[in-house]
Amino acid sequence: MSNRPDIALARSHQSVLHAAQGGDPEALFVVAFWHLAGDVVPRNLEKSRHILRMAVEAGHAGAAAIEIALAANGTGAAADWDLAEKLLAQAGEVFGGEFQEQHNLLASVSNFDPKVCDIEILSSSPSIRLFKRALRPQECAHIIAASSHYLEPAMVQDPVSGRLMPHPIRTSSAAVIGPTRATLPIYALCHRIFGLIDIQFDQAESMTVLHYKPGQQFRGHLDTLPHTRNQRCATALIYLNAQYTGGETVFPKLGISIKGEQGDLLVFDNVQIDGLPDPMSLHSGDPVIAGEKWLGSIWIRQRPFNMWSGPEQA
Ligand SMILES: O=C(O)CCC(=O)C(=O)O
Ligand SMILES: [Fe+2]
Repeated sequence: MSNRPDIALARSHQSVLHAAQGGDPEALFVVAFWHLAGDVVPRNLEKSRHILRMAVEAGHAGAAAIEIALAANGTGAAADWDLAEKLLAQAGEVFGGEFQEQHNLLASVSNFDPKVCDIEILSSSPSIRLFKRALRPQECAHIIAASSHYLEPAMVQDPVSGRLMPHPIRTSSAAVIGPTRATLPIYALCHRIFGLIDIQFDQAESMTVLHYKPGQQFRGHLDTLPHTRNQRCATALIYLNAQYTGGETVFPKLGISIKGEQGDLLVFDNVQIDGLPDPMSLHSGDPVIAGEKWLGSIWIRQRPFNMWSGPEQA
């Protein structure tokens, strides 16, 4: 055995590839992920889908969850909602459990009339609108349950390097529900939200679920980025629960403070008519005093982008 870590790593990659060729479900899953991430092997989204299929057929439930998400968001093949639903139904039959629950939930998520949603206009410039009860309680509960095991300390983007780093401005935990993590009910809810606010699916960054414990907060900030070719022109916030005190979303320059009820959707503009950041959109998530606050947050770009190459390339 060599002591060199690069050689040891290459050998372990070889052994995973070998196991995948032998049909091992976990190895197939890992190799499919390499093709998605594009680090160990060059990125090949089509190939990833193909290997994921083999992993699912070999009995890998995690591969089934990712395959469903990729079918719905159009990774490695054109987005195909009917296929995603069919794959979810199949996974429910084979693996049961969460897939079965998601399949049942999806039926009720699809059965929602957006016209029942009252809209309160809180400000016209910048536009701030509150869509009352845009999501039902069980839909909010699903988003919390599906994201809670991905929670990590929330990061902010360093304005100079562009890298993500922890910062006292933002002390909550956050779970990014990226293209391999979204469940079909979550995507169906995103489609509902984007229909209500009239944007395209691929203008939106991945939903981030924020979790604030007592004392945690998101201090005053703008959601716009300092250097970008595709600005965050608007933000959508979904209040996933209401059993907490404090934690209001506050726009100090407008004298507006919002304590959303469960399922309420707040949508506001971050840019002026000329597309430049609107300083009046400054806002904070005030410290939670008691209980825990759960919030879904979606930053919306000016133009559609490819989720694998990122908004800056659009
Ligand atoms: O927690 C809040 O109410 C605000 C969250 C927020 O500003 C954001 O996600 O950009
Ligand atoms: Fe914000």
